[in-house]
Amino acid sequence: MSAFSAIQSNQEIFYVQNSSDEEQGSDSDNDNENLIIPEVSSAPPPSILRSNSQIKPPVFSKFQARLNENILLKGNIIYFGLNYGESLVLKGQYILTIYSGKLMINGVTYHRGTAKYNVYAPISHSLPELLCISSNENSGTLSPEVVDIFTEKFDTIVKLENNFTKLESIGNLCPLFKNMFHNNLHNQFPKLVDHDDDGDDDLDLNFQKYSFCPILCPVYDLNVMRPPANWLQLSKTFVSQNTSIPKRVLIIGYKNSGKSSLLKLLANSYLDSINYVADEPIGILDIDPGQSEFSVPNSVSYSTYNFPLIGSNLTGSHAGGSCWNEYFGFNNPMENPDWYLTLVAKLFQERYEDNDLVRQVPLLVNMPGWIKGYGVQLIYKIIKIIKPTDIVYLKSHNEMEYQSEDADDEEDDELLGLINESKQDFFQNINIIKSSGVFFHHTSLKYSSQELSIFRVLSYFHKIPNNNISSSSTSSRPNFNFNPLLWTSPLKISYLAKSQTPDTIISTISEFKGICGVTVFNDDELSQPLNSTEISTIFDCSIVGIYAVETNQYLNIYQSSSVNKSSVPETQLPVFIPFSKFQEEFGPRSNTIQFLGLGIIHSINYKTKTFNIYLPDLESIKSVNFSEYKIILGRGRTSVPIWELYPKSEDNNKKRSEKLFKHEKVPFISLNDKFGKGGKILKVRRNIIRRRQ
Ligand SMILES: Nc1ncnc2c1ncn2[C@@H]1O[C@H](COP(=O)(O)OP(=O)(O)OP(=O)(O)O)[C@@H](O)[C@H]1O
Repeated sequence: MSAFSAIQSNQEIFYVQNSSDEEQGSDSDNDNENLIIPEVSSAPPPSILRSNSQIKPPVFSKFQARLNENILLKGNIIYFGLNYGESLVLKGQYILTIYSGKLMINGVTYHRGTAKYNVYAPISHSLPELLCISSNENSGTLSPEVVDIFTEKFDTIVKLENNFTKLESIGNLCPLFKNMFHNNLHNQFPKLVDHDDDGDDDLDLNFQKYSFCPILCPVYDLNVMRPPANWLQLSKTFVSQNTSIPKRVLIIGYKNSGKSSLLKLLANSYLDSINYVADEPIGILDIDPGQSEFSVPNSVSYSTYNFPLIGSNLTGSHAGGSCWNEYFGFNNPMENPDWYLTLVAKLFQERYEDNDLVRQVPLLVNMPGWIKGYGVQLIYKIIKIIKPTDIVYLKSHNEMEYQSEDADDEEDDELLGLINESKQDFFQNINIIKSSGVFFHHTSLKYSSQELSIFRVLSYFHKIPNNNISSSSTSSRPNFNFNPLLWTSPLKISYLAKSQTPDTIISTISEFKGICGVTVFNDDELSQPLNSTEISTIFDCSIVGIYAVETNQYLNIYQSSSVNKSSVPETQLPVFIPFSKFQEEFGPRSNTIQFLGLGIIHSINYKTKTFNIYLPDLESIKSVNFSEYKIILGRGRTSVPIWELYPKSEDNNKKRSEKLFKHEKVPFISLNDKFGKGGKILKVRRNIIRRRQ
């Protein structure tokens, strides 16, 4: 039974502690033990288990590799000649061009042409399969180099180019991910040997100098992407329906039920159906703050895409449009449902609904995987905000059960009952589609959701800003640098101290370009005002959201009594803005606040009144008009991965790390006499007071 009383459309939402749905929404890796059978077009996806006892089929390319016959090497490029029914499953990063013929990738057909697709295929997710589906389209002109060397005729020729983004070296910083992308440091390479007629080994190809690698022999611990047949049917319906109102599709389902994968299939099918027109993108509203493929960590986002998303979008690496984020600060809406809904509404209305042009773009919405108990009430509220035309419910349990009309699943009843109720309450004609989801037993996924969150944080802070992202048909290529942040000095940014009186502040504020205040999300259990030790405990070594707020609004807050309380004698402290005040001022539909990105606070220097801070996106902060906007920082619960704080010393970097530790220049960590393995003797000073603890 739900922990919540039935909700009225105008009722405030509240969350009941320790209710049964807590587990569902939380990031715990305690996934359901039931294993689900998805519907598939041909063979079942090898990765999806029917029962605990069933052995998973292996993953491999349906391709008999023969060097210089159907594989051609040209420097950084490998050409593969495929015949009808053959397929390539590759891991790593590559730039794909279809040289001749056509391919089906994750349920969408791609034709030969000059388009270059950046594919990111980490082993954390099911690998895309490049399937040759043409048998007679090879009539195009081939370049002489290919004609000369490929003596045989192939239905499809694909060109794969290296794409070393440095993501492959993330293992240098965090060993957890050392095999996530194909790399020449940690991977073992399949050897491909070309035999002469006399049996001598002539050439061998071990993929060491490539950023990708085909899976040529059966592998049991990887997964391959195979959209179920009803997803393909759904995507056909999605692109074929010519309605006057653009579609707004909400995708609902449990964690790991395939929501993002289905969303990408629908997006790619749509873009394919309109032939990738640059000014006709598709809109993606990703409102899952925990497991987002499209947003900044612990944020919700609206982005537009006009180029296909093949493989993972773990790092927001696919481009071809724009992206706006709102930082929520937690991985689950349950932490502050009202604030979460405020951010969703703000994002949706400002970026989509209020813009006459954008509103004509079809919208796909990736929902949080919290669909039990209170999560259902939240869905009801989101339906009210977004007014979807369609809701796809990815059911991840017994597939046969939900195909029957009288499925007596209580949870379904609760969810679908409320969705139906919302149709009447909001006078909305919503098409509800039940579809099969996938379900992976957590042991068959390479990384837990917590580990993937760590990956997202690291890749966010180590991405080299690309200020020239184009929206052309070629997606932009991100670049990363996984040296520990601690190896470079943080920026020193002044802050406005509490010593300013409301009168003096008005005269000085317009000139001030530093940080004008800090807030802690969900701070209601912090004793206020805070002293310097408490401020350091909360902010040292923490990830913060950076906001630009309108100067007038800032002054309103500053002058309010709650901010100005200065019973603590430490007047050198930064201005502290209670979160209730922050929410009140920057609540629904407030366009007086803008989220600029995330930063990591290294430390606070109270003498010089400065924050030492790492800012990956300095440009967006520099572009602020400081006479009209002031900067404030918000602390949620996105945490700095331990590997950032205690960088691993390896090879030539060893000396550098040792020196750092020797001189006790490592902040945040209390060290015992010796360094130990496994970080046991490290004590990280990272303890924000948790709500309800
Ligand atoms: N049709 C499919 N065939 C094989 N693997 C799939 C399929 N759909 C999804 N997967 C894999 O299942 C896992 C979960 O998929 P996905 O991330 O799309 O689910 P989700 O519901 O969006 O998850 P979350 O709630 O955590 O965001 C991923 O590893 C993905 O690659």
